[in-house]
Amino acid sequence: MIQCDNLVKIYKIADLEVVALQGLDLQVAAGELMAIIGSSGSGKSTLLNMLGGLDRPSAGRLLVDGRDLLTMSEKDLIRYKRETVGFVWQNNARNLIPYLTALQNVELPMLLQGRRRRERARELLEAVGLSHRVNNRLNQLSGGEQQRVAIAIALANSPKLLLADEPTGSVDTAMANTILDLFRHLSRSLGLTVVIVTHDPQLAKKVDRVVAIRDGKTSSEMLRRRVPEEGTDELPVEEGAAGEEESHVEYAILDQAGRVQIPAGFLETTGVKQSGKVQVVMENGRIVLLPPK
Ligand SMILES: Nc1ncnc2c1ncn2[C@@H]1O[C@H](COP(=O)(O)OP(=O)(O)OP(=O)(O)O)[C@@H](O)[C@H]1O
Repeated sequence: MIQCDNLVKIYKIADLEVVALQGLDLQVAAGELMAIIGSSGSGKSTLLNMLGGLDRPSAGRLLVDGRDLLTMSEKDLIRYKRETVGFVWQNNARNLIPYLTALQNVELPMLLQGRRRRERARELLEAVGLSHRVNNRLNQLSGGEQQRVAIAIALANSPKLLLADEPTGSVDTAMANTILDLFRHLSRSLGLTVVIVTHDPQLAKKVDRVVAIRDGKTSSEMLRRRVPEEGTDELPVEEGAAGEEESHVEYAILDQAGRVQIPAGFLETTGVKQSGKVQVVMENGRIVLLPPK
């Protein structure tokens, strides 16, 4: 669904250049539910903006659903944003109208596009588990329920790709779990590809794959050890920090030039950081890194 090769984004402000993405590689399969984590300024939102067609990459390759976002015409880009992607932001609920009902809030964007779709709005609210709340005004709904209304709106154009930037940033843990379960359900039932940007490593561990970004490049990847059984939306591991810790295996990313980013903590403890070099040797079929002699 998503293929990023050597993606670069440079922002220019007056004479200053900020390299927000420095040759990022990422592949996401159709129907995958994955999270992107990274510290502040690592390039997460920049990547999401590129994927959503809100901004153009400076160089590299970016294909989404077979379409090239670097070379696409303005007209096609508008159509791409309208038809292929849906967005959920942290404070999406702020864009909703408090004195309208949940149903009216979902209907409104469709009406603005010249479509009158009450039944579709009902279906969407049902899909996000809010059929019992359709006629409640927005200000009668909890923060998490409001966020679910926002997710229903994001699904109105039947997108293939749902992009969520800190979607659980302003709700409590229980509601964050509910929203994540909803994403999982939507990805399984509709075959929707979901990319979630988050600061929260605990939240990230609840998805099948977590990609970490450091300095505008993918640095490591965590994969769930076991996939949930077919037909269930249940997680294979018990809730709780220890179980979640064991549920993922971490991989460093090997880029096309053969470079690997070694986790910062490893470098500190082995004392190789000061020397600035390592010896790379093969030992019994393993690649071993050693401090210089
Ligand atoms: N429109 C812009 N103009 C100039 N620089 C920008 C712009 N957007 C982002 N940047 C810079 O690009 C880098 C990456 O920013 P980005 O917002 O993608 O990081 P992030 O990982 O999403 O951070 P956060 O978690 O704080 O949202 C930062 O150095 C940021 O200052």
